[in-house]
Amino acid sequence: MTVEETAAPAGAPLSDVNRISAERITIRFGGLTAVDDVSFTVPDKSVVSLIGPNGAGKTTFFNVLTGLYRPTLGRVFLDGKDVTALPPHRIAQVGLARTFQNIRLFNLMTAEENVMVAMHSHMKSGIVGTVLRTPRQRREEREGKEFARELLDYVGIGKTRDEYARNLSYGDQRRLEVARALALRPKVLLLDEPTAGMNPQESAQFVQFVRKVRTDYDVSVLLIEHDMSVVMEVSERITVLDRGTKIAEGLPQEIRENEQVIEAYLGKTGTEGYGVDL
Ligand SMILES: Nc1ncnc2c1ncn2[C@@H]1O[C@H](COP(=O)(O)OP(=O)(O)OP(=O)(O)O)[C@@H](O)[C@H]1O
Repeated sequence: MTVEETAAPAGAPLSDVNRISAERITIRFGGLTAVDDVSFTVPDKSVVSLIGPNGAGKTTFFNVLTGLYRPTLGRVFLDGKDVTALPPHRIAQVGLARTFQNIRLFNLMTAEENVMVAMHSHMKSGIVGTVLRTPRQRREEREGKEFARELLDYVGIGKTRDEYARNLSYGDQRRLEVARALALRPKVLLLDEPTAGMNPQESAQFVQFVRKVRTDYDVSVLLIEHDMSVVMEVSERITVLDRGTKIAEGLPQEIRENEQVIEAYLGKTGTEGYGVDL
């Protein structure tokens, strides 16, 4: 199966089926409204991005989707199931896996062990099976190891599977994070600033990689990303937050030309040239 066969052509309508549906989310921290009445969807097999200037509320919104924060108002559905009140590990089990802005790996475990740890929440044999080493548990472990190796090969770091995570290069650690997220067999993959620290060539490769992952592992991808060239290239839909509110949503070309979006970026100081990159 090639990417071209399954990726939606530019401008093609996205699926009506939503993997994530966040309805009228508001989050207040004391007197500050960090996210104000934002609704948002991630359609099946789509690549969508959430962007906005510093302090717009992106991370806060991400934290609601992943269960780290409970919204003051509103609800989050994952595959139609209300997950608003679930803790992060339960939401991960339902089908939402993420990577982190600051890489979070188990540094003193090997690459392979990092992936296998992620799988354990999905294994069925439970504590009794683990202690007694039942046939079912042994089979699950063997299959888990095979899948971990497949994923490490897939993200291109199969040769480093026995290295400690902390000894991997920065780029390989980012790949390992993706492998670990895929180990959960997610329906939605959330990538938080995945190209941070990459050079332009690596970022361009990353765009191809995201498309391939979407197709090969049948996931929807949600990105928070500061690199506008990546956002414009990879996204099928972009949602823009500014000071907690949704100010625009649409195709990359629409977002690029949206006056309110341009104003939100250009109107800020210290936003490292977002405006000119739009
Ligand atoms: N736990 C918290 N307690 C209080 N205020 C918070 C908390 N988390 C975020 N905020 C505030 O909410 C607002 C939105 O912050 P958030 O980090 O979500 O923005 P962002 O769009 O992710 O910004 P950046 O691009 O800089 O990461 C900011 O004013 C921030 O200071």
